[in-house]
Amino acid sequence: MALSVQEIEQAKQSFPVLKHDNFLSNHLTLPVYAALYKKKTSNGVTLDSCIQTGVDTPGLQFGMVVGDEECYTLFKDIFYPIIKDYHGNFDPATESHADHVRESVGVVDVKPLDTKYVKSVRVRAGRSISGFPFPPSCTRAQRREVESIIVGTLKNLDQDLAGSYHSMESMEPSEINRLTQEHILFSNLSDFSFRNDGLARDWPDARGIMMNKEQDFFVWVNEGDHMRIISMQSGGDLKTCFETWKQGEKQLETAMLNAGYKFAWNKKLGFLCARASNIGTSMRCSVHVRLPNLSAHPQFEEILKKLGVAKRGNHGEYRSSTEPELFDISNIKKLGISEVEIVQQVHESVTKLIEMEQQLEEGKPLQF
Ligand SMILES: Nc1ncnc2c1ncn2[C@@H]1O[C@H](COP(=O)(O)OP(=O)(O)OP(=O)(O)O)[C@@H](O)[C@H]1O
Repeated sequence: MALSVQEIEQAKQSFPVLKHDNFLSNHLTLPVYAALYKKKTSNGVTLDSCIQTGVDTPGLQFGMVVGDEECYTLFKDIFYPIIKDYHGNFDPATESHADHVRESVGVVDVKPLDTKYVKSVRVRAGRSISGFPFPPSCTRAQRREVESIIVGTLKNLDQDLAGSYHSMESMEPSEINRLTQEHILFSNLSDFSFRNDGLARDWPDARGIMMNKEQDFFVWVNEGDHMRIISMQSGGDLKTCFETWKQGEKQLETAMLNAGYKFAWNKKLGFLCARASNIGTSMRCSVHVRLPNLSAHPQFEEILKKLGVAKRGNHGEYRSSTEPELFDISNIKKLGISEVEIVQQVHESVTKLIEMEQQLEEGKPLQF
């Protein structure tokens, strides 16, 4: 229904000053804001609570978080164009993630990557428990309830995947530091006071990690999402890494269903998480790879863009790199693509990056 001039004028009084360059600033117009700013999800989440981080924080790509699963439909006039911008032109207005994907996840058929260049591989995906607000919007009681539900389901993992759960409060600072340095544990989000996204509230209450004995399968609880399911190993065997992830995810989904809960998912957007970059498969498949020559080449950024992959430093998104020649290369697109396609795309991209690194090592001109 079209809004009256008076309603638009009223909304103008609350319209934010969009001073930072991000997807929110590109897409939030006064008419869109006016149509949405008075709405609330059944958990009480408002548009303003989702966008405040992009209004206040410089340097964000999206400029929005997601308070709960209903936000994706109630505020779709702002989320859909942003999702389209990020996920390789997948248009949620006309397409469905489920049409592209996920019947028993499938099998990846890739050879191990060359360990002269590749140090380690990792596959992770976020999962939310349907019905509970996501970490940017949950109450303390909800956060604690989510932790307790997840800890209950972890007991159902098979022997090689099962491990002990460590709440952040039960861990010594030195242990936290060691596990973070070893890429096993998440960073302390309260260190990043610039974020304004609500994720670090009450830190470290009701956050923790489950680690199996082999230290190749982990579940993060209440960091960026209710759960992050992670498989990680040294070397270049992406196939085994993915298989481990797949088994763990399946077992946890079954345990969740048996306990009377389900993962937040819909046909159109797949798995729903607290960031719109992280929906669909919600999978980030990353390879730590050494590229000393290629990374110094003026076309490095262009090559990554063409391959559809992103680079991070060796300590992830928010921490500075300690090995400047070691990169975390991962898929950008997570929606409208299957888990298997993601692993294959990252494998293919890293293989090409290694070939280019070798060309430069041998003093040949770069071909891509
Ligand atoms: N292939 C890999 N090998 C070893 N460690 C990895 C690999 N990929 C990522 N990591 C580590 O995982 C940790 C978490 O990374 P980071 O926070 O960047 O990403 P994430 O967990 O995928 O979540 P998000 O995308 O929401 O930031 C970091 O310590 C990072 O270095």
